[in-house]
Amino acid sequence: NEDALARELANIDEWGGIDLFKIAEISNNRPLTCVVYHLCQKRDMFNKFKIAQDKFLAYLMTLEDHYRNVPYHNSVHASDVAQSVHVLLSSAALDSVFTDLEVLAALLASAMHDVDHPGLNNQYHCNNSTELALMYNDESVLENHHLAVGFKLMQQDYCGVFDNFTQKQWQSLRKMVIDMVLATDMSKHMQLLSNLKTMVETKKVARSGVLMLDNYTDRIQVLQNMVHCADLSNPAKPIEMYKQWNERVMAEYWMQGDVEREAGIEISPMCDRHNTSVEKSQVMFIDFVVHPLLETWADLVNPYAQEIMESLANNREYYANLM
Ligand SMILES: CC(=O)CCCOc1nc(Oc2ccc3c(c2)CO[B-]3(O)O)c(Cl)cc1C#N
Ligand SMILES: [Mg+2]
Ligand SMILES: [Zn+2]
Repeated sequence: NEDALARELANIDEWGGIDLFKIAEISNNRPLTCVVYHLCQKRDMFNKFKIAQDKFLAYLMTLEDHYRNVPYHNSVHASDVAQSVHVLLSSAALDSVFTDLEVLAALLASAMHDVDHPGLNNQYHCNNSTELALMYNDESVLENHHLAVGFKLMQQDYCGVFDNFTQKQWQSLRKMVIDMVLATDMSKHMQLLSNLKTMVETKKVARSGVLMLDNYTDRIQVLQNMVHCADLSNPAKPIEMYKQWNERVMAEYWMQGDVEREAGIEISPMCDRHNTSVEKSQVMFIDFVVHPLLETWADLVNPYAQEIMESLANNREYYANLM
């Protein structure tokens, strides 16, 4: 099924161009390894950074093994975020804006951004002072954990992916990955969005039409928002895929609600299977969170995200009509 896989990966450069669920099936549940390895090959990362391909493959497989079999936050979601970041990075407005190291950092951040997600959100961990909440003092609990696991796995010598990196390269890559994954914490959403809006208002565009980002703060803010957009991009994908993502996330939220109900504690928003309107939740999530974010991103890379906005509008109508 190598060529079946190759066929499925053919449209990897297009938004919604590949079906990650099908790739999961034909890859024996290794969508993350397949997608990220293929993207790094396509972007010639192994040559650019003298990365041992066998070690990179071993790292990706170990990373994928540490994603749990929860309905939504499994490795299919991570592979979807990686592919979405790949497409957003390829926007003409960002042509040769980012260095190879920044691109590698964005792909790596996407790959590890939810690793070992327990299917219980930050609110649950903080409300119950779980081991993780105690470990991270209620601050971006899951996101700190995803990073710790993602980097810990690299220490194993057979996963020594960045052995050929200079200390400077390694420290830069590590800092960018940390900054991007921590920015996927929804409690940072409003801050991230307001930074992005400010960037749009003050954006400097070269004559060629590409964005000019001349300091780390601006560069990392665009990368953080890119990964965040990819993380929240389900409602802007082809409707059949969006519906599947929605079923999965609701299954995961309702499992959390069941745990909370059993424990006699307050059921988190959208987690009560006996009292959630799936359609209403999605319309509100789109109107209050996803649309404002993607619309601002579209302004930043204007006019190169119109298709994403159209897809989002159509999908919003689909659920609004079912309310
Ligand atoms: C069908 C969908 O669109 C599902 C996207 C996730 O659905 C939500 N996600 C929300 O917040 C997070 C967004 C990203 C992530 C997490 C939580 C934890 O890990 B993650 O990085 O994947 C909130 Cl607040 C609401 C919804 C809704 N509906
Ligand atoms: Mg997350
Ligand atoms: Zn995620």
